[in-house]
Amino acid sequence: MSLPGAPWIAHRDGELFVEDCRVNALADEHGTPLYVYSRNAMRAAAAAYQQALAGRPHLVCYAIKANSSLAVLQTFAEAGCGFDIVSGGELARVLAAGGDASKVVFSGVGKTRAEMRQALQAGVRCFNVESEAELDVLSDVAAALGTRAPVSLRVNPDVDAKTHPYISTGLKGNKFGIAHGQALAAYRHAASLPGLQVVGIDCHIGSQITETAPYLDALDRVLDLVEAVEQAGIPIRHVDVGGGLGITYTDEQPPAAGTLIGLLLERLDARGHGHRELLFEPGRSLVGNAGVLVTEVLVLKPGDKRFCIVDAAMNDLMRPAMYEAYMGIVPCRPRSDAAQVWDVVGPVCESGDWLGRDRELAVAPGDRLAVLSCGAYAMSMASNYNTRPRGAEVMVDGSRAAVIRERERVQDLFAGERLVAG
Ligand SMILES: Cc1ncc(COP(=O)(O)O)c(C=O)c1O
Ligand SMILES: N[C@@H](CCCC[NH3+])C(=O)O
Repeated sequence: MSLPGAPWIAHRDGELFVEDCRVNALADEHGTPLYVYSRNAMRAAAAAYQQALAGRPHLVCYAIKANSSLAVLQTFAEAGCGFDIVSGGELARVLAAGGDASKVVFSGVGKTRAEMRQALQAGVRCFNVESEAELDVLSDVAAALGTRAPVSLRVNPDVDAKTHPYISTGLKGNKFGIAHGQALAAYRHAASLPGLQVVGIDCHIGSQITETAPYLDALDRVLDLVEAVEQAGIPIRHVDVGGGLGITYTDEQPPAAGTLIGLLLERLDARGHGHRELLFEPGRSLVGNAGVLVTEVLVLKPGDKRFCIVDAAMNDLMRPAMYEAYMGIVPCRPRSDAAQVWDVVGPVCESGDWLGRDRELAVAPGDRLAVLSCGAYAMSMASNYNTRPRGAEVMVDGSRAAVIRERERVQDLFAGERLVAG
């Protein structure tokens, strides 16, 4: 059976490969825990969006929170993508990776004045504003710099994305965006402020979405607003439909990016909005299945409950502990022995520190396992809990493998700390 990540991530000749590199050999060279990414999987995922949008004005803004490592950003910048950021730190990363500020959209419910100034000075393409109060602050900051901030209002369409409650963002009860019913007034307010220039509209209804209907419902709600806002004399140049497209972790069957985009374009055309520039903010669907987290089996603990203790933990991959998320786990060099059922857990002192439960695996201490679908929301959410240095990252491109992030050293972790004097 093919793995999520195929054809770039696959077993061949009894070994797991990422493109043309043997994962075990990478682990021998660089140690574990180790994140390994396929550059061509990332390129292909970006191309799927871009090809479906060819011939239409568009910009695919990679949501860098999914994986913000510089070489990943460089890959998407080279592919012609823009970026969706949520902090000044993310903006600094985009610029350090050679990204173009004029292709950056700045989202997030709580931007500081300093971040607003930084983004204005860099020349970002637009701010996705998430509240009326933020409009006033941004106008102030821009006017003080003698400029106008390009804005797009993030509208909360009150659509159920049918995903995990922690990653659903487009319902009334979520903290994100301006309520649909208040958006027209907010646009009027934005248009009246001296430091703002309205350029677009935005919505993002959640993450790991596996159905097309919530997107089409949200688009309809957004287009209703576009029509009302333009009738009020405020032109809207672009429509940003956000990110959120899901990937296959186990048996999910999300639509392909091209299928979703085809349906959205059809709806846009049918409603007479086909001329508008379309923006997307995909994160997970561009990188999720382009990476694995490689870990070594430390010890086996058979008993009533059978534990396979590995050297990666919740600090390296938080998704299982945080959302009870299922992540595929496969051996890097499958054994022919009979498989047994194991809970794959890390060394961190938390019962929530598990990577997979009740997995059928034939394993022995010293074996390497690969946790699949770890290109997104793995390293970017990693922490140093239990004073665990974060793992190294390797980018594979064909038969070449480059270290794109060195393994942290323990002394790096407390380098900024001080003992109290006296
Ligand atoms: C505003 C915004 N845009 C884009 C994304 C990217 O989402 P995903 O990784 O699900 O595509 C997120 C995260 O959910 C987000 O909050
Ligand atoms: N971190 C989440 C997704 C959150 C998306 C950010 N708005 C995950 O791992 O699934």
